[in-house]
Amino acid sequence: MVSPSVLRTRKTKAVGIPTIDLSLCRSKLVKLIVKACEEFGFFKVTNHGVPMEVISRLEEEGSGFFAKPVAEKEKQRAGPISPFGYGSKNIGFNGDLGELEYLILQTNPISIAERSKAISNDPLKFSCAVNDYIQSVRELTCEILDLVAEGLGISDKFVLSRLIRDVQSDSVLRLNYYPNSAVKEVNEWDPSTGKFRQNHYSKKSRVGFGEHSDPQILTILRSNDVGGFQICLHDGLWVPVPPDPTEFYVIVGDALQVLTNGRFTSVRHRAMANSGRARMSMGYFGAPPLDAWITSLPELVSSQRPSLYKPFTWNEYKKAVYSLRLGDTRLDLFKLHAGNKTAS
Ligand SMILES: C=C1C[C@]23C[C@@]1(O)CC[C@H]2[C@@]12CC[C@H](O)[C@@](C)(C(=O)O1)[C@H]2[C@@H]3C(=O)O
Ligand SMILES: O=C(O)CCC(=O)C(=O)O
Ligand SMILES: [Fe+2]
Repeated sequence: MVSPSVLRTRKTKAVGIPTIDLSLCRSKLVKLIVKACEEFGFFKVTNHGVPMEVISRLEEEGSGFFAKPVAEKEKQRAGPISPFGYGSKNIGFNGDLGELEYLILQTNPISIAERSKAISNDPLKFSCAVNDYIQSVRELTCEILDLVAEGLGISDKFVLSRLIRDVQSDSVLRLNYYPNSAVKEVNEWDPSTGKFRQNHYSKKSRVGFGEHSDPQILTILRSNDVGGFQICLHDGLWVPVPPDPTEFYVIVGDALQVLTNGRFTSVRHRAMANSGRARMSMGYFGAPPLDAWITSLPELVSSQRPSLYKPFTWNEYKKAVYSLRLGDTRLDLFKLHAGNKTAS
């Protein structure tokens, strides 16, 4: 029997991922960012302003946590009704599985202080590393969202970043750990060359984190130097994204797709776990407060381009997200066109 985490056939394709240098002049930046969000829903940023020291401290704390005995980590288990805390293999509440361990944290400092007591032997060090990272990456998220608003000609330039800066923001920090998948290497004699040849057996395409789009506004993703992350192009082909531990990848989420009335599309992506080395990623998922309304920005709605989605609160959307499977296209529930299902 094939395990649900083993992928069968789909092909991958090499494509240049847009890379945007945030030190460029603003007029160039806004155009490049809008273009990347429209064409890919995804791009890499350089000169992002997040100090390497801040990234390294979180990486060290994350590695320390995942290196703990399972019994220790299990004390932080997520669920059954809350997604926060430690998880292994089970993703969400509806039967999705992946070859990973993870830690999901709320981003408010009170919750982090509370969690850190149980997560680390040095809670202050852990919470400082997490808070500093969140603060820095939140700034980056807000800067990108301000550039997006400007590039789209939105009159209120801070309308997007305000949702993330709100003290009630429902943003999340997630650390993912994909253990080294055991690949058997066998040296076999090759009579045609008269040399030993290294053969790799059981090298299956193991899915670490299955195909999905992120529900939030914007995700800022960083990983160690181990590959595995892939994005899906509109033609359905998967593009492997080279790892770059010093830079960040930016992912358009479902909420930004709605806010831009479909001008940006939330990119589908996944993480494979077949590189033969352990991979760790950290994702900051920028989200609005639970009671915030998610609806197309008025400047992006016209008689030629009517609103594609019915308005909903972030809380309503989250409920839909958690009632569905990882790979489901949840925004379909909120489409406004005749003939389409709408959420009750
Ligand atoms: C199966 C699920 C896990 C997830 C919630 C969901 O029902 C569908 C979306 C998943 C996702 C993807 C992005 C983030 O990693 C995440 C925290 C989120 O907000 O949506 C996860 C959810 C999760 O793992 O709890
Ligand atoms: O680990 C990764 O690189 C991606 C994980 C991801 O897509 C997520 O946590 O939503
Ligand atoms: Fe994701």
